[in-house]
Amino acid sequence: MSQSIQFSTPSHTPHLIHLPQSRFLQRPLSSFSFRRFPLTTTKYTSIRASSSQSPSPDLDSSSASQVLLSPNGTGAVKSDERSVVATAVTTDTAAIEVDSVTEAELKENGFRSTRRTKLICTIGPATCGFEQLEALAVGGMNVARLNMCHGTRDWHRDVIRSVRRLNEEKGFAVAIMMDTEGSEIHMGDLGGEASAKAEDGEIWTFTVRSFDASRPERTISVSYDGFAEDVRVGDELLVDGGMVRFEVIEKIGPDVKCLCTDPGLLLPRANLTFWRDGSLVRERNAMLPTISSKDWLDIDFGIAEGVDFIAVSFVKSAEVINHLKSYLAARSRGGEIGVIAKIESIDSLTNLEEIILASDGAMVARGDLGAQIPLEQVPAAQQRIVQVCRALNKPVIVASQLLESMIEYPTPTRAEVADVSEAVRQRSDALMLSGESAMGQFPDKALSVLRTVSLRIERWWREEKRHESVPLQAIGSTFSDKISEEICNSAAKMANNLGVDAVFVYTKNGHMASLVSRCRPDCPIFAFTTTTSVRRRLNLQWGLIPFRLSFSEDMESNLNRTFSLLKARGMIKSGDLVIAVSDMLQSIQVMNVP
Ligand SMILES: Nc1ncnc2c1ncn2[C@@H]1O[C@H](COP(=O)(O)OP(=O)(O)OP(=O)(O)O)[C@@H](O)[C@H]1O
Ligand SMILES: CC(=O)C(=O)O
Ligand SMILES: [K+]
Ligand SMILES: [Mg+2]
Repeated sequence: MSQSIQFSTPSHTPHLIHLPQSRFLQRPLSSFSFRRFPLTTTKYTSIRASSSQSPSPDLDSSSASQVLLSPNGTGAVKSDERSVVATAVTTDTAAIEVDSVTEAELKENGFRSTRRTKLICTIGPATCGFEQLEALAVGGMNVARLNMCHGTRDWHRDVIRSVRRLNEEKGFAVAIMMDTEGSEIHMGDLGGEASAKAEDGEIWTFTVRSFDASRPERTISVSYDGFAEDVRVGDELLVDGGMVRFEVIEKIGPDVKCLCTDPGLLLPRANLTFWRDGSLVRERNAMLPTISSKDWLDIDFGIAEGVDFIAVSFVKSAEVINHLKSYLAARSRGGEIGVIAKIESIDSLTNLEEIILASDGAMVARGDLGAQIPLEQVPAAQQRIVQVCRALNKPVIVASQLLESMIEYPTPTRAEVADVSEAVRQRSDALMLSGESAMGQFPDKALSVLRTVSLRIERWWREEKRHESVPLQAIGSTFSDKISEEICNSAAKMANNLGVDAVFVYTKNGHMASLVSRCRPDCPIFAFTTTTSVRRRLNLQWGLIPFRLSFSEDMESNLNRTFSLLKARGMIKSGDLVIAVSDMLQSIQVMNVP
């Protein structure tokens, strides 16, 4: 049984249906109509693959006939076109690539219960080894974050290459996100020490001098040359947004003497803010570039190493995002690196909509945000950022201190579980671990808490049948985009109303998949895309299970091939109800897997 809705002319000239989108869309609005195919009609008979269709340039037919099986037989598949060992599992000539963990999950639990919320792990000394990275990937890491505040480029290169190797050898699609240092004020690296304890009543020296040899006792270097000039006696100095507090008591040339008023642990390169009369001193920020000269070198490094996302710290306006995006467009092979705006300053909240509109996604960077606005305002800011991202169809990450206590303890606090639940309930695309995975004692356990809490809250949501009721604002600017958006909104609504098992979306650049994800349907979204880089980028978005698959303009053959490949791998079965959409054909098809 299959039914479909297609956008076509009322006269339904068959060849029009498979015209390339651009030509198809030159027709005036009035000439389009919804067309419902009768139940008995074989809907595909009117659709033929155009003889001029050409496969995507990255499709390599020799590799396309190969599917790798993982050592444990659960079918991890290769994600690199150059991989060698291969075992054909079907007689079909096309490969399908999906990671072994997703595959095992689909087989064991059925696709209704797959996790929708994506998980990001900051990689640090606790997790930089190949086996540690593999454990995170097996535990559900979708994106690995590298914070350029720490470590050398060689260190980061090793991690990036390990993740790439993991993807190639084990079939994962873990994306890499490079996070810029930015030029906000932070402390130096403590001369190699892991931390330093500041006690109540102690006098510490903060200085713009740097040290050649070891760090003098109770002395901290500060990254910002104007520091000693800008602070005033009586200012409050906050380390990491208030984890440790000092009061400025004396200025002597480049040195600033401070009295510790809230004791605590000073961590290398911790962020510093200073407050005067109860308000954050912001004037200095205007003088600092969002992307420093060191950041530009890191960005060049990221381009050379092929990172998937660059997260920009302390964004103040859309201008810097546009600037970086045009730089990337000129340097990297056209739009292959997504730019994520980190919302962690007062300016970024002021200019929120324009920043998010310019970016490919946003991060609620609650660590620094909580040092710039009163803590009690952070939850409202989080909710607003998540909503704006959803409205503008940009993936959103909730970050920092989700499971902070798990840096030291093997179980989270109840309050932390509630915080994670709230971010999942808000339906943010991704949750991020920071110190928990970078330098904590229980990185795998922390990831497992994110995974189980996400799954539980998502299931609760479905059991309550709390379909999205908030209408999504229209965002498409071109007619083509508007049609895609309507198709995806309708497909998601139908998926919920009919209780289908999955939405299939065939997408070359990922846009159509993101439009389906935006609707947060109750079922998982199988996103088929032709390139490994798009597949990795889709791994950041809510509900998407990204597969790499070579496909054509001919939806009938795409569907048939997908069904046989997935059935052969035990990932779907006859009778499963599926809705399919694609960015090649303006249609919604509903069918049972034959
Ligand atoms: N590459 C690394 N090498 C060493 N330590 C790291 C590394 N990455 C993170 N860490 C440690 O983990 C802690 C938390 O890391 P994270 O990158 O999340 O910091 P953050 O302050 O939340 O981020 P940001 O600096 O972007 O505001 C850091 O303070 C640092 O001690
Ligand atoms: C992640 C980050 O940069 C922050 O929370 O400040
Ligand atoms: K950073
Ligand atoms: Mg930050």
